[in-house]
Amino acid sequence: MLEIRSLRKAYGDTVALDDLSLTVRPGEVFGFVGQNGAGKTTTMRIVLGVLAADSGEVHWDGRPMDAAARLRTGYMPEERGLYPKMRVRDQLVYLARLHGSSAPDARRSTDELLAALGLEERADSRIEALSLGNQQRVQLAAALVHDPELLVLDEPFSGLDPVGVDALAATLRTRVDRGVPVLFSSHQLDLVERLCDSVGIVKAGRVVAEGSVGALRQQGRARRLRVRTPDAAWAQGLPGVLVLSRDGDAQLLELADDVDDQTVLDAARRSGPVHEFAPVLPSLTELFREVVAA
Ligand SMILES: Nc1ncnc2c1ncn2[C@@H]1O[C@H](COP(=O)(O)OP(=O)(O)OP(=O)(O)O)[C@@H](O)[C@H]1O
Repeated sequence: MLEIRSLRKAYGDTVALDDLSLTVRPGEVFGFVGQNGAGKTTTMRIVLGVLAADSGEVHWDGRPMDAAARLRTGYMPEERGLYPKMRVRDQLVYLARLHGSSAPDARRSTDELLAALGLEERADSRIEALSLGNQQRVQLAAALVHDPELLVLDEPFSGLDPVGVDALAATLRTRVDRGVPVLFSSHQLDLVERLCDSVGIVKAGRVVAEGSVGALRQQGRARRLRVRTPDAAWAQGLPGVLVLSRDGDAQLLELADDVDDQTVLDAARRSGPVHEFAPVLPSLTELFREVVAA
């Protein structure tokens, strides 16, 4: 289990982290989201010891994270870091060895990852000759090649096409199923919603919302209703009710804060039969906007 407790970090007058805490459990994929400059990269760098916190602690398996634990962590840094002139397979074997893998393990793991990430044909290419998306795949392979116990990935999906996203997600899933916790940052909230067990929304260096995507959506303001009635005219001009869209006999309505949904139901029923009347939970993107704007 990765526990990040009360991290604080300032760069001169800029407070990057302001009492940031979060926990990633075994076999959990934790999506770390927040606006540009919210503090995600700073947190990850502190976890990996690239940067020192002003105060606070990072614990792995109940003990302060040390150099040995960091060697068993897979890290994909924001600034990426491959040797452009080196060939893909040589690079991965080298990095695995650097993290303590035996030569046979390094070669086996490299070949497995090249196959899983669709890179077999590029195994003997120099990194600099690869497309950005393929460099990104190699970067992920580099984070995984020493069979780490923990994964910390800074925007691993940026720049990947949908096939690349699926390959990466499936490869991560094999590690998660073995109990590896994954902390990753992303601005692609649809992906975060699809892939993560838990999400932490960070704002100005603090986690302001945390939980499973389902639980967070339940907590959000469900002020939208999907209503199906044969006659749609009843919703027009209803005080505090905005018709967002209409599709056949279905309407998507948004209610002002002070409008009781039962009043809306009464109005719908007065128009005739009501075939559907359901709250629509906010998406993670809507929730993000709500939380970040608050
Ligand atoms: N080396 C640095 N020197 C000065 N300020 C920095 C430095 N690195 C980060 N900051 C500041 O710290 C804050 C947090 O930055 P950080 O890179 O952690 O955010 P982020 O959430 O990863 O953003 P993004 O989504 O844009 O990658 C920002 O205000 C940023 O400008």
